[in-house]
Amino acid sequence: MSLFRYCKPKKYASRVRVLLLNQSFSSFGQYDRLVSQNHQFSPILDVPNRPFSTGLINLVRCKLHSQSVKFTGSDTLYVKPFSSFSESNDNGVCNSTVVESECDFDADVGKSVELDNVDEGCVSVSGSASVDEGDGVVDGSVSDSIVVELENGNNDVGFETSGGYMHVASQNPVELYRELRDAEKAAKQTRCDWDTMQEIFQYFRNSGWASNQALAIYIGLSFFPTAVHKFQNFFFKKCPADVFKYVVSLGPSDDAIKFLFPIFVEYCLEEFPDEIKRFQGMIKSADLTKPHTWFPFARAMKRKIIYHCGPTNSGKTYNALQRYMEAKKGIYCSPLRLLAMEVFDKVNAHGVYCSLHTGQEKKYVPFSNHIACTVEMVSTDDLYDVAVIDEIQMMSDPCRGYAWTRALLGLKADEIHLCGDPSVLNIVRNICACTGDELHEHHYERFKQLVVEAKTLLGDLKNVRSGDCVVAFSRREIFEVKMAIEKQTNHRCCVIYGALPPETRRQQATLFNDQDNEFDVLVASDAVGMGLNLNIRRVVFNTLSKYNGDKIVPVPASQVKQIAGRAGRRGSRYPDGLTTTLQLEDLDYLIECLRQPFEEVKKVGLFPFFEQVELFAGQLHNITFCQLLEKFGENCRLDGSYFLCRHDHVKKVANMLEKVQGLSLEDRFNFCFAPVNIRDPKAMYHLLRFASAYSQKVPVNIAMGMPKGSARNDAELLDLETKHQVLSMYMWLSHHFKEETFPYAKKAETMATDIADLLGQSLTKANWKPESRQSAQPKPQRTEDGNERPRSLVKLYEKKRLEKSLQHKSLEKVVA
Ligand SMILES: Nc1ncnc2c1ncn2[C@@H]1O[C@H](COP(=O)(O)OP(=O)(O)OP(=O)(O)O)[C@@H](O)[C@H]1O
Repeated sequence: MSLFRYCKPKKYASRVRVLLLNQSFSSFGQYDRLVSQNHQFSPILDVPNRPFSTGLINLVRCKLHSQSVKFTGSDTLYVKPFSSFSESNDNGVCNSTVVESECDFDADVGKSVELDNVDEGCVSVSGSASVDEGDGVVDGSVSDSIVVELENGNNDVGFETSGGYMHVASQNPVELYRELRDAEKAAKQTRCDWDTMQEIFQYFRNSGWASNQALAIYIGLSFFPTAVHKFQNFFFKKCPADVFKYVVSLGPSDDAIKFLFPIFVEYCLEEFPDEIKRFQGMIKSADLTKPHTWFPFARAMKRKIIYHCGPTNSGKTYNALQRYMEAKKGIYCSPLRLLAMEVFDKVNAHGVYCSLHTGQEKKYVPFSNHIACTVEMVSTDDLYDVAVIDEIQMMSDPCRGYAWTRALLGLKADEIHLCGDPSVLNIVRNICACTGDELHEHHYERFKQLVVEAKTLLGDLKNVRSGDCVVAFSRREIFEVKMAIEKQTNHRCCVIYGALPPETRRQQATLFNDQDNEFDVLVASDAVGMGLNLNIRRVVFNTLSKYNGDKIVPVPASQVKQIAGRAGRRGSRYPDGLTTTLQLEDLDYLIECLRQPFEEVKKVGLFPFFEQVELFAGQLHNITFCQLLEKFGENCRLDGSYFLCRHDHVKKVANMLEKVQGLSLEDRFNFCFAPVNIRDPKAMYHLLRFASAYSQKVPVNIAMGMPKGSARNDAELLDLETKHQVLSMYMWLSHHFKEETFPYAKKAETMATDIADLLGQSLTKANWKPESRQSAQPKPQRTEDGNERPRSLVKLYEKKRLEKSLQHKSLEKVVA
């Protein structure tokens, strides 16, 4: 059975006769464009622009090219998959036998196609082929040979012959290649032609189309320029005068590349079999397509997926947790350690025995059938009745998204409850269609609408009220705001930001929620957006821009919504939520963000398992782990709904650990995923020390003194933060390596708890100027009240609005 796709418009074709010789095309469906708009026939069919594929490319070559849009008489159109290349033999080795049959095409190889100029505008088929006139698909069952004729009576179409070299265009590239290969030496060329040819090869080397298509014969991107260079040398050494002239006549153009490409393919198949074999192996081992097939046991189950879809504070998690607690055996997958701890406490308090499993701790509660874990720690081996995956929209997180994807695809649970906003609803629908799971959607609205206070704080922190949460996006800003509020008002501030241990964040949240103390204002970073039960009356954005590691950018709308949504909580002291900004000028942006619908996510994250990386590593030798990850990133194949999660952080650690000898690949992989702040040199130093001791096979020491008391200044506070992170890292490593290699995990846990306490104590009395861990960070602007805040968004936002309104006006004019 062969499928011939002949794309419209047929009116340009005069007649195409396809002779198929008892063979099948391996990927004929790739024929995308037989007749281009500009040229009646493109010399070689364009293969559709697809992301990486290693399916064979089929080519149709004919004598026509851009300058000669007419054809006359009968000519031959070659339809062929890359001649001598068939996908692979049983051993996965590519077969590069050159064909020997009369017309140079045999069963797996080529087809000879004839073009005739006839004047009738119809399609006729002989043999057993059938024709679908609608989309030009000709489907033929092939026994010995079939002749398919496509005719069109457009008499404008002709074929121009010029000079003595035009016959080259229609020559079979396999023959042409052999001719070149067997030639003694090249014909003499003029300087001018020579220069043009150099330019053509330069164009070839830089052609994205060619390098992309070369992947189909397993010529990798990194090897492609070398291959072209060698091909150029070969071509210059062997090329006969007519071929040279013909290529020169095409100039540095796509037509020239498309003419040369099949010859290049033949050359590569013969010259670089080892390179091709190596790259083919590499590609196969970096295949991340069809991730749902990685979990056959989950696929064997009939799972019921319930998507609790809605904004924050709408009761999604509450309902999912009700089912979880009713189940005989359940797992709750949390985005944060903190939230896993909250659920662990809550569920146990309800009398349902529940254990806790995070990267840093395993708390087993006797007789428990329930588990609360962080999403990275989820087991896809155990069987559950009910699973809850919280904040499912984090599947699209650029760094951690893979953990949610893995949990959704791999969890072996009869019922899986997903809680999140609607941004990934469509992609979950698609995934369920792939996995065969039954999807139920439950849509939610906020219990009470969030109200925007138009008055704002008018730029004055004196207008802060009890129950306010002032949101700032850097540690420095948080402490400055806290200082300013405590100086200018009678309020005392609790503080929450990402670098604080979960225990300290919880302690600060409790202090804030408790009415019987003076701590009635919270100053927090975006870390407040998830996980904590807080009694917030009003969320005030100190600013709506943040430093993204590179520059200051507006806070994304989805994040603004998530944070603002923390105001007002059912059953709390403030059931009605308010939100506003410090500066009047930021208000429009806030309103705009809250108005925006959730943006639909098109791709979700994936990351290979260690076994996949190991398989890939088997294809490469003498490269560092960091290079290995880079290569994997370059060569992995993904389906359209997935992206490879960013792993810059992992690569940075991998680079640092390069000097540590004696670590296995698996050890490196594990060390690289340890939770470490890569911008904190002290924390990085400790990780290096742990890895070195581990590699020497000695028990790894904590080797870090306990601080004497709470912090007296910001440097001491930073030191406490770092110490806690290092201990947390030690605990993480103790759970990811053999117990005896990190024998002081208990001690680390005790120390970490003590430091979290000290941090809590330090924060309640902190009234010092913050220091920066990073000197490279740009200095924010200083405002009149002495409180530093990043550049306001207003100018940027106003400019955008102005541009929009101008565009709108000019549109109105056009319409008028
Ligand atoms: N049916 C209910 N009865 C009592 N309290 C409820 C009910 N539904 C929700 N709540 C309470 O309302 C608050 C918000 O609910 P929940 O945390 O489930 O919302 P959510 O939509 O998951 O929001 P977020 O994404 O912010 O977690 C919680 O304190 C929860 O205990």
